[in-house]
Parts: sequence; structure tokens; C-alpha cells
Amino acid sequence: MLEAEVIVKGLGKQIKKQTIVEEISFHLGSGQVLAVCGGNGAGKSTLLRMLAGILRPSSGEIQVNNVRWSQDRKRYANQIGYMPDDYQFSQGLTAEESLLFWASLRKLPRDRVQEVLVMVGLDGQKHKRVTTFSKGMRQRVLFAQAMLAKPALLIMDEPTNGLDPFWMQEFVHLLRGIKQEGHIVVFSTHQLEVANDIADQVMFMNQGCNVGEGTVEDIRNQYGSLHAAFHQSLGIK
Ligand SMILES: Nc1ncnc2c1ncn2[C@@H]1O[C@H](COP(=O)(O)OP(=O)(O)OP(=O)(O)O)[C@@H](O)[C@H]1O
Repeated sequence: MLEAEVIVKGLGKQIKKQTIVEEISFHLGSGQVLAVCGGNGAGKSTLLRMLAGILRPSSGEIQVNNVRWSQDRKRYANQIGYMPDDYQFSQGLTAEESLLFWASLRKLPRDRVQEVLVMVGLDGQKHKRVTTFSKGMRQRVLFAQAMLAKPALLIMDEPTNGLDPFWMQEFVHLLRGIKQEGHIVVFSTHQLEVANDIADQVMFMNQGCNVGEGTVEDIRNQYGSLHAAFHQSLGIK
């Protein structure tokens, strides 16, 4: 099993004097999955983009397997896989070509592309253009892209948004597999059933702050259900 550790301490982001994310801290070990839940504009994407190393934090520290983003960005980036929520695929590229392109950027061997295609169940469709794929299949290509470098930390922004129940369950199944291998996963979601199915830890965000966290069981005990905790995080009684 992969050895992995993520330590986040007092992470914050201010943009034009507005606080977007405030004092977020957590600690995750091998195979742990954190779901970041919250309403629109809660600060989830901003938090995830800081973890992915594509947005500079205003305060705090992020460490993945003892590598700090602030000290060595290249080594930090090598530990991270990131699945954005708004990726526009290039017209004309097949699934295999898209993955070969990403693999070449990271100087990874071609064989790894075949491995991830098999992992996400797209080996038989690899010569088809990604722009002809369904949303569920495109999410698999993005997932494969994020897993290319076997990252210690996989970060996913709203990975199941727009997926029907079949693809959502398939996605949960894929995540279970990589969790078993020891990868740490942090993902954002509005879909509490996904958090319920796969997360070890849940964090609720509102206006950039952590307004409640714990294991799924802790949250059920404290609030009654994930839905009740979500409503409370939004300030809905
Ligand atoms: N570059 C920016 N400049 C100004 N405001 C920003 C910027 N980026 C984010 N914000 C604001 O910060 C807040 C949090 O945005 P963010 O996208 O992180 O939220 P979110 O929880 O991911 O929302 P959603 O679920 O709608 O995607 C929003 O009010 C957004 O308008």
C-alpha cells in the first residue's frame, strides 16, 4: 500500500481584501478520503486549487509526504493529481491521444497510459474522440489523467456533478479501488450520497470557513444526518 500523508495548517486565501477561505486545517493518512461539502460560493474550489498548487495561499501551509508547496513546488506537483470541474477537451483528440499528451508533459512512460485506460474501463474506446464521449466517460478520462503519476494526493472538484446514478456508482467504485491502494483523496461535492458512500471524513464549508467536520458517523450522531448538517452549514434550519 502506498505511504501517504497530507497536512494542511491554517490555510487561507484573500482576494482583493475579501476572505475566500479562512483557517482550514486537516490531517489525512494513506487511503483516507475527505469530502468537502458546501453550497455555491462556499470556497470549495478555491481550497482545492490551493491544494493542487495552482493558486497561491495567502496564509497557512500545505505538506504532502513531507514536501511543502512553499518550499519545492516541482516536487510538490509530482505528488498531486488534480481533476478540475470545468475542463474543456481539445477538439479532435482521442482518449489515448489526450492521455499521451498529458503523460508527455509529466515525462511519464507510454505504458502508464495503457494502465490508466484499463483502470477506468476505457481501453476499448481509446481510439474515439473524447468530444464524442458522454459526461460519464469524459469524467473517466479526467480521472485517468489525474491518476497518471500515481499521486499521493488526488484532488477532485465536483467529480460526480452531472453524472447519472449509474455513472455515479461506477465512479464511487473507481474511488474505492484507489483508496485501497493507499492514495489520499480530497474532493468537493454537493451530492451528499457520494460523500456518504466513500468519505472517511467530511468537512462542511460556508463563507470560506470550516463550519463542521468529522467522520460520517460523527456527523450523523451530531446532526442526525449529512443532509441536516449540510442544511445547518448553509444556515437553513
Ligand atoms: N479570483 C476571484 N476573484 C474574486 N472573487 C473570487 C475569485 N475566486 C473566487 N471568488 C469568490 O470566492 C467565493 C468562493 O468561490 P469558490 O469557487 O471557491 O466556491 P465554491 O464553493 O467552489 O462554489 P461552487 O460550488 O459554486 O463552485 C465566491 O463568492 C467567488 O465569487
